[in-house]
Amino acid sequence: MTSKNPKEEHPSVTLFRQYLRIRTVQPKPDYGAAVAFLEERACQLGLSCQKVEVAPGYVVTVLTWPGTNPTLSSILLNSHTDVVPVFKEYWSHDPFEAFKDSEGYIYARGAQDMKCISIQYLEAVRRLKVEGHQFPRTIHMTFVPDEEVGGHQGMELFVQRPEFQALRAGFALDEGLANPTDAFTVFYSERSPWWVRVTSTGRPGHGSRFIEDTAAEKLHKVVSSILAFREKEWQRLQSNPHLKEGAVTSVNLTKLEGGVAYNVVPATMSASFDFRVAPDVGLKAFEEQLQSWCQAAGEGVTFEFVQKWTQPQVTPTDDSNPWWAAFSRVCKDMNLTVEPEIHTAATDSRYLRAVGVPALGFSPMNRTPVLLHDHDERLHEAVFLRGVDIYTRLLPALASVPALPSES
Ligand SMILES: CSCC[C@H](NC=O)C(=O)O
Ligand SMILES: [Zn+2]
Ligand SMILES: [Zn+2]
Repeated sequence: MTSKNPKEEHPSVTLFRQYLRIRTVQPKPDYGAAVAFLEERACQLGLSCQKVEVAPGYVVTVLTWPGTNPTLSSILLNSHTDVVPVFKEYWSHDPFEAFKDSEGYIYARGAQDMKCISIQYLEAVRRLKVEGHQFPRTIHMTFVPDEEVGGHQGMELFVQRPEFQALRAGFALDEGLANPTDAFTVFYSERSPWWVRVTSTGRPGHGSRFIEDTAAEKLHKVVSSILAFREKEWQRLQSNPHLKEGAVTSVNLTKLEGGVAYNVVPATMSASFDFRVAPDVGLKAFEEQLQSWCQAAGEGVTFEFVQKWTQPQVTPTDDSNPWWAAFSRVCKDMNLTVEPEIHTAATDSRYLRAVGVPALGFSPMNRTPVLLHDHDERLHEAVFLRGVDIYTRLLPALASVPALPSES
């Protein structure tokens, strides 16, 4: 897959760099430019292009390669078009220039998360079409907005639309994470994001006095309980080499608010937490635990959810799942080592799994440090091109999975 002339850039890499230059950066992504780019790709590839506006200004773009057997469910290749903000001053190169250094590393926001995958899907489909292949199952590529801020104006709405139903998705691929070793990580589930704001109210007064029942003391108790729980989960992870990070529940204290002046004891203070609840945790009991930490801190301590996912799903990773069987067979044939894990963060896969579409999170980037959301996010062009090769093998296998019992 390398160019004949080593000085000449592979056209797939050139396309990737063009896409990286589109500023779809939160909080004001240029979605119009991304959609126009994708429409142009559809035109070049001879694919139909459907635009579904799920909310004003939020378009899901669907490129479709029809299969030969329309009675079968389809393969959905998902990627999000938005990227997270940058701290430009910490970058070695402009994050929207897609600079490639002399070694072949491409620096850009979205290089790993996840513009690489959008282009890999497109380039794998292009190659297979050029070679004259056709497969029984239809392949849809969905390009969705809003993932980086929760997908509420993206995939969450899209899965409820008749246009999504009409795709008849049987299986989906979505994003994963890079892996610094020789192996590839594949995600079969993810933790549930629970963003919790604890508010404590108490007696106010002069900062020079021993006031009883203050908001701060009670908030401190809740913070201590939650951070003790954090420590317990951390120890559980540390002490068991078989446990991966996604298998335990994490929590971070991410905001503290309250107070007006040094000498005024405030009547209200709040603490905000980012919990990521492991998929095997009983959610009702976990919420009761939160309730009891607040109650134990005293009167006037309450909590509210800013984000609360309650439908964790697991995509089976054994041969009872024909999609997994096809996926893992290709990896085996290509001599790729795969490490199945639970995603630590939240992706759009959760919306797909929740409506019954099995999904795997897979970003084919091995020997690559995990740099998503980080400064100097980058990807080596050879790893990128190898990813195109991998999808070029995966797609025929997935789109040729024989009719499932439910489809005959
Ligand atoms: C909980 S909605 C936010 C989704 C976000 N996803 C990617 O980073 C995350 O923080 O995991
Ligand atoms: Zn992402
Ligand atoms: Zn991200």
